[in-house]
Amino acid sequence: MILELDCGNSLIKWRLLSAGAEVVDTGIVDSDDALIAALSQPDTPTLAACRLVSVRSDEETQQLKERLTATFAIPCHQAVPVEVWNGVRNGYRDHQRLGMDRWLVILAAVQLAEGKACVVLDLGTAVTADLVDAQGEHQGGFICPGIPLMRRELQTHTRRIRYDPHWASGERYEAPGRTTIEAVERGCLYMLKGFVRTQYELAQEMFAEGCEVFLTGGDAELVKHVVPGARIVPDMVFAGLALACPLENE
Ligand SMILES: Nc1ncnc2c1ncn2[C@@H]1O[C@H](COP(=O)(O)OP(=O)(O)OP(=O)(O)O)[C@@H](O)[C@H]1O
Ligand SMILES: CC(C)(CO)[C@@H](O)C(=O)NCCC(=O)O
Ligand SMILES: [K+]
Repeated sequence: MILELDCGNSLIKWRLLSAGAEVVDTGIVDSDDALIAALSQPDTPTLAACRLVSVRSDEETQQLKERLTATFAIPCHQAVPVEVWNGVRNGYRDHQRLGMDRWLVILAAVQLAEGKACVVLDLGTAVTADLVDAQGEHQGGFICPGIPLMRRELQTHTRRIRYDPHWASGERYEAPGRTTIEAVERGCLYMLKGFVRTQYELAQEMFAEGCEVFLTGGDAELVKHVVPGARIVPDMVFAGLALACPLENE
């Protein structure tokens, strides 16, 4: 089995792949301890290798890799920044500064776009947009807060916006809110939709010959109607990880 990890700022997403690259198990954990525990269950198949992407600090990532190697006796391959991969060029002035999760969704998007320009939006805790032309030149991108961060900022910096976000998860209607929870949740959703619409408009301006729009991340479903023809691709980070980090026994 190959263990795949997407180490985000708040959570670690993991998957187990069979030799035939079939996903046999997945999970989401909030700490290294919880990850080790989840993978130490009696029914967990034997691990052969790990590949991972991390946007955490080098120290934190190194620590996790060492722990996995020590616990399961497996090599850990980490996706590292490169300036060019298979004709796709990182557009950052310093390519090492581009978040690795962004780079991986860019690689996955270019592959799916099959020669067309593309914009890929990853809607999670933070939201990122990246634009790539038909020649595979990454034009750069944008970062803004996602719904969880917008909600938290409002709660942190006001005195009278107080509610348990737990109760907000079902609140996705678009009529003007008549309670605080409705007003905030619907307002944040409009922010997200507005961002996505603006990215689409920008991509149309930049890529007159047409472009593909890809949506991924936990909140992709919420904005899919904003862009006609947008393709929701779950697990784009993992798709890119497989491209950037092929393993011998695959
Ligand atoms: N089952 C789920 N678990 C967690 N979040 C979910 C789920 N379904 C939808 N979401 C939404 O997805 C968003 C988080 O998306 P995602 O998991 O892509 O985050 P991320 O940015 O990768 O996280 P990290 O901060 O760990 O990098 C949240 O806004 C949450 O509302
Ligand atoms: C923007 C996030 C937090 C999204 O996960 C991540 O890609 C990151 O930490 N990026 C580094 C900064 C940058 O991409 O410019
Ligand atoms: K992410």
